[in-house]
Amino acid sequence: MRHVFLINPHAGKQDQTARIRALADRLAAAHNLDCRCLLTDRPGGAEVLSRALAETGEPVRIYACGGDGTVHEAANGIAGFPNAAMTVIPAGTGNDFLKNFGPDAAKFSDPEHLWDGPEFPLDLIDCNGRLCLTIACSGIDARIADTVHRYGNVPGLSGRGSYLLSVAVNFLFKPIGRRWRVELDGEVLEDDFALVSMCNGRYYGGGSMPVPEARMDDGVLETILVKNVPKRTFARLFPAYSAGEYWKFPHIARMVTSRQVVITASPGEADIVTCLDGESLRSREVRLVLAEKRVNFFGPKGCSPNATAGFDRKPRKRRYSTAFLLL
Ligand SMILES: Nc1ncnc2c1ncn2[C@@H]1O[C@H](COP(=O)(O)OP(=O)(O)OP(=O)(O)O)[C@@H](O)[C@H]1O
Repeated sequence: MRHVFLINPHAGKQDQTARIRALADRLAAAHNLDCRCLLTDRPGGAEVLSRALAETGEPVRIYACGGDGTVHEAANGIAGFPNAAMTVIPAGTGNDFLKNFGPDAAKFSDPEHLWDGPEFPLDLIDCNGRLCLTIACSGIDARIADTVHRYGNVPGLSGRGSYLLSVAVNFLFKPIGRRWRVELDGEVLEDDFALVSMCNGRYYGGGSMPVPEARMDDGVLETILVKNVPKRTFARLFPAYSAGEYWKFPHIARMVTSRQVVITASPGEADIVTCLDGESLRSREVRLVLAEKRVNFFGPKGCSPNATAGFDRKPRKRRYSTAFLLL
């Protein structure tokens, strides 16, 4: 078994390559393991490297060392390969994916807890052929995340500064709603939407948790649809949305468990911006389906990706509330 540490030197606030190399060396020496470190050399590099490792057919354990973007790339690289499994050593800015593991998230920082940890499959979201581990969101939240990334390269602008600038550009100076056709299995909706987020995991955007009952291995994807509302209303309701209290505003938000969701931009409408684990995608049509148990994951003994999952507040097969339909 090979243990490969894929390090993104551009993740997080400072390069953690030296720290991770030291962890890998210590692990190899302590347990006589075949450990090696590979550095990503460009965006998308973790996907290329992890796929190449999986394609050898040899058993391999991959440690994605970075943030959610690096985890996303590694998952896309090894998905569907039975000989490959992945885990995460957090070295990014947000590392929202690991929040799904609750208090055990802290153990992922030390590979001593990981190298012989149990392996289990996770579901993924297939979005136009790209795979997403946690949340695939389209709409205002995705546009803000997309511009945060772009302003992140502006010299002299801090992380907080780029976030505030992005909110200003997308929220204050542009309409939040977009005219979309949304197909939920057979049901078709044509409306102005603020956002449509499909959840496999529970966290994004630095800790927002739109659907607490989303579990990463239950073969069910929860999708929350939020209609366009006046900006003041959106700002007032956003804290409840982020806390998973979508059920508090049934006249605006609806949660469904459709197996397939297709979002199509209406004629004249801009391309849809979709954010997959923090990585952006632009398209006229977004097709979201379950990729069941597609990636092998390993973690500390006893850990669960559903550690912080909440109970079902609403029946899973719930259709539109009457209030929503009347809007
Ligand atoms: N060698 C490289 N040069 C430039 N960019 C890279 C390189 N390797 C990876 N990347 C890109 O760095 C980006 C950021 O990585 P990542 O998301 O892992 O860290 P982060 O943004 O700090 O953390 P988080 O997403 O958890 O907030 C990814 O989009 C990835 O494609």
